[in-house]
Amino acid sequence: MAPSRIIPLPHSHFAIPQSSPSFPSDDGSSTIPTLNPCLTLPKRYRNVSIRAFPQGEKNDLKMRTCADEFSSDVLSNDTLHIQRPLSSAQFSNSVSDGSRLRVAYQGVRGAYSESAAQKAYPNCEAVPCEQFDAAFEAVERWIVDRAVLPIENSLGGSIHRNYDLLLRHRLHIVGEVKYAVRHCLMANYGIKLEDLKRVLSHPQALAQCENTLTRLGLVREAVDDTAGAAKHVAFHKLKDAGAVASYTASEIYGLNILAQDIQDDSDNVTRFLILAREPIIPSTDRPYKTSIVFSLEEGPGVLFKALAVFALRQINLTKIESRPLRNQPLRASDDNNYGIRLFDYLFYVDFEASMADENVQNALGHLKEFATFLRVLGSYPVDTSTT
Ligand SMILES: O=C(O)C(=O)C[C@]1(C(=O)O)C=C[C@@H](O)C=C1
Repeated sequence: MAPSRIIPLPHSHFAIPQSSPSFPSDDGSSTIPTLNPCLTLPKRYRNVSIRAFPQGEKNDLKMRTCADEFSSDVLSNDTLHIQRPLSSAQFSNSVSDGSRLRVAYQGVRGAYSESAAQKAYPNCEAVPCEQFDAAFEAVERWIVDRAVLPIENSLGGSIHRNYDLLLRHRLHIVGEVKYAVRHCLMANYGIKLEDLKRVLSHPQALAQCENTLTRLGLVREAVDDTAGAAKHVAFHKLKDAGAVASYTASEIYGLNILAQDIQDDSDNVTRFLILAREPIIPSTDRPYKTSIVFSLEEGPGVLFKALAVFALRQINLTKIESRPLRNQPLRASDDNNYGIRLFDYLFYVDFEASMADENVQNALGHLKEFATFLRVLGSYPVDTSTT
């Protein structure tokens, strides 16, 4: 019997507002009659605030709720463009420069995530979100078309929060972007290196500059994003604190660069995932990567067996990450009487092959025979650029 095909099917889970149907047109550029995001955002969502403006003024959606230090973070509510299910051709920058896309990222203007969004879609409208959850939700609620979120860094490792959110939401990975992260230490003009006692930044950025910051003896203070740290230092005219952020952030918030390229390794690369409501249709005409998540029964050699389904077919794994299964993190072991409680895990695996490859279909069919849960998160073109 021919093995059944496993494809990352489009799901029917979208929160399409009843009042705002989409109207696909013949040229494929389906649009929505002016969708007012204020109507579609769930009020329960704590990171997204909604503003109603007096009549005659625009209704503005504000994804960020932190202090309105710089009004440039407020979004305009233009007509949103809704895309048909993506094809890999649409993802290619040579075909589409993303000029019609609204792309959510976490942080404020000048965050590395904004640059990654612009690398993925050079002419997109980058939409700042306060937290990762807000970016996921903005895609699900049709407020934006894509989200570009960090998943791992070559120095700091995995961004676990986004692994967990991938499973909690029903979005699809449609691409990846590798971005070279070059950190600067910055402070207000007139402040010297020896005046600094503390440094603010995203925890990943602080970790990536561990050696320099230790050498300088600075106390680390973690904030939501690197550009947010720069903004805070500038807005409060801090004299004893600097920020670790991008060169772009120093320009936006008017800070002076005290040291450049302070990351522990000059090859500091963050990999971002591009998320969409629909999967792309995978092909085999270029290098692809596929991301899956699965769980397994407890038992000797079960993980070995799971990984063997790829090894047997010469499929190269590029990443494996385990995360606790949050709903049922602990389970009593069946085969001993010592009252031992085991942790249950989800395994996230990336491999270098496309879902369009029969070999991959066979491997996943094989894995399904003993995995207790399996989901394909996406099959997407590899970012082969040299950052
Ligand atoms: O704070 C930012 O500027 C971000 O875009 C976030 C982030 C991350 O989450 O890893 C992205 C890239 C760098 O690795 C440091 C921070």
